[in-house]
Amino acid sequence: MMSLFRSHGLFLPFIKRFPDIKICRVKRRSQGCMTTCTVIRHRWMKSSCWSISAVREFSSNASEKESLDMSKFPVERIRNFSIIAHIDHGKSTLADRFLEITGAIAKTASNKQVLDKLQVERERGSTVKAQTASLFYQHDGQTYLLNLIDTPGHVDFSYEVSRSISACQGVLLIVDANQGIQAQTVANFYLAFEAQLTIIPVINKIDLKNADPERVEKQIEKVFDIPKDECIRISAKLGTNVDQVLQEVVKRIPHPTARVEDPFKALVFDSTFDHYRGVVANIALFGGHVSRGDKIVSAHLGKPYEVNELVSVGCTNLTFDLLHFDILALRYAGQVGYIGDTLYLQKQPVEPLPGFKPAKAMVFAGMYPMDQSEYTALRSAVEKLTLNDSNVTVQRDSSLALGAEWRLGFLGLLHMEVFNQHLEQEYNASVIVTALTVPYKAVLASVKLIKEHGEEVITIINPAQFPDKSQVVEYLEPMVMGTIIAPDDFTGKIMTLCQSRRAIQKNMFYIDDHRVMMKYIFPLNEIVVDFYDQLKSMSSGYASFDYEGAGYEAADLIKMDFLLNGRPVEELAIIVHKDSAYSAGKAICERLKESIPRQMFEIAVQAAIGSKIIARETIKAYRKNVLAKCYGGDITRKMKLLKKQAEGKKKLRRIGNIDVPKDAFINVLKRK
Ligand SMILES: Nc1nc2c(ncn2[C@@H]2O[C@H](COP(=O)(O)OP(=O)(O)OP(=O)(O)O)[C@@H](O)[C@H]2O)c(=O)[nH]1
Repeated sequence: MMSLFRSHGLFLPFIKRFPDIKICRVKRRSQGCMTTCTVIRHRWMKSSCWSISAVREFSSNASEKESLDMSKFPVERIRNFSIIAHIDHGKSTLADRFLEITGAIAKTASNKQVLDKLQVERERGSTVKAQTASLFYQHDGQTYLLNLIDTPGHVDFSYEVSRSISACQGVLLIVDANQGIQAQTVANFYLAFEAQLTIIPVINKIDLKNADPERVEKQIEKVFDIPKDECIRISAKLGTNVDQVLQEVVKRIPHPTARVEDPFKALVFDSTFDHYRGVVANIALFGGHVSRGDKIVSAHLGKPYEVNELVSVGCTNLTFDLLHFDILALRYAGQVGYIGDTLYLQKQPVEPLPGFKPAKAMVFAGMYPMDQSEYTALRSAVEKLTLNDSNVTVQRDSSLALGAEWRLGFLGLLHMEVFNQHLEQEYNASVIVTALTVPYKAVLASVKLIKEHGEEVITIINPAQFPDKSQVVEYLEPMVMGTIIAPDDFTGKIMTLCQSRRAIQKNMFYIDDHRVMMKYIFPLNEIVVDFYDQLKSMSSGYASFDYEGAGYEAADLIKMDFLLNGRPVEELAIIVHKDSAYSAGKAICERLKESIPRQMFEIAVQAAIGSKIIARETIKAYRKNVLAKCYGGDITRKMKLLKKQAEGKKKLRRIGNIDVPKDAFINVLKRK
């Protein structure tokens, strides 16, 4: 492998960010022929390389193994579509069947949610990141190119859905034949409807004993105004009628209108970080084509870059993962490949595409290493992970008590948990996550503070920066419009739950004879941690919930501190509504008492507002002697027990001389 530094304009922003990368050119064997591509090597990349150029890859079925020149593929025979649905209604399973039918993967019993490739996805059994695949499909004697995007179903990832559909002309709206329309079905339908896409309703799981496709068709007609004869009944699991879905995709979804003769115009709609390939941005072409050596411009930065290499990679059956549209490598927030950015040829400027509204973080939490000596490793892990997940916002922060940390913004609690899981599993990083907060606002009264901040209204994402009441005109809290769908047996219980969360009902109607859809305005803080869990458990799993931002409203907020033996614990500080302060303080003290292991001395757990203590619990002294039951002299057994105890300690955060389990900071916020 020949390696040489090249200070190419395209790479400069990235090189600045990661000074220890090298750019090299390598020869790469692909489908038996050697192609040269430019790669970046980084000292943390163990093997292989990543192409950093406009790379064209697409899958091929058995009959079309050779690379194709996409600029010659007739646009009339291309279909771009997303699969959208409520969580677990069968999107990924349907994608498996599509991959099999088109020969992209061999048909085997082990094909289960093949597009869910991330470890967290496989462990949780749900999609957290939209995935793309390109398939060749024979219809009426002609080959069609079907570009599909499998999207996540959970509300925290709905931003992935809206970005994905911006690259499509149609969607398959999957609805479970047993569960019927659920809250995310409604939310996803409106995303596609507002984008004016063709919507094909697909009723899945008709093989289930309790399937009632007729009822679901009626719901679809009533709620979405789609005639029921447009619905396709399938079983993605058994493959029933799946081919019919592909035929309808070809017939009903219009082809893209992009023309090869037009100036090159592309929207960066997603990006991923791959340990071997590096950063890959997915672009949707809105016109023209791009070639090696072309000078392209990122509308976001207004800077020209050269497309270094254009590589056509003939694909084997197993490499369907990157096979979608044209793929242009390199992305770092604010750099080329910035999601929502438009790329065009320098010699043919075009109007930038509208792009995307930035994802709005719903919850913020501080994150810092268990041990400050691990800070550099954690920084590198966080940087790589945010390349894969542009929905996470990152701000550096530091505090006297915690040292260097980050304030990370997430789209919800699940999003945050998934991010942490990635950190622990892929980067072996052990972190403490502080109590989370929603983005509150304060209208400042103090002229001094306004000058300091340069604005009158500030957003507070860290309780430590909560301004005192004497310095503000008012505090504002974020609100959301929540949609709940549930069988009417549970209406009363759900209403009581919503009232206890300071919610105001806006609407309620029947979507069929037994199911109600309710709309409530909630303070975001009331639903973000544990509302969904409570709703699910009180409705025996039948209720579903989705929400979207609904602006800000004035609120009486206060900052509450928690003290262990008189010492404030910064990780635990929260901002709460005045009306719930006492009950929240009491409940959190009780939960802290349960989650902090008893130690050799007594611990006072207190909740305080300013200098006033509003709740207190006491953890009695205790010493756990792990060797107590270990009679005799079996030294190996003793060593094992002591090692286990030491490992357990790694999960503890030492505050003063008190050990607190590292997950306590989030868990104590969950109401029972
Ligand atoms: N009986 C039956 N089960 C199905 C069918 N399709 C999917 N499933 C099952 O439903 C569960 C969820 O399927 P997925 O394909 O992961 O659903 P999804 O919509 O991609 O889920 P998320 O990515 O989490 O939103 C899995 O256990 C599937 O095996 C079907 O046609 N019949």
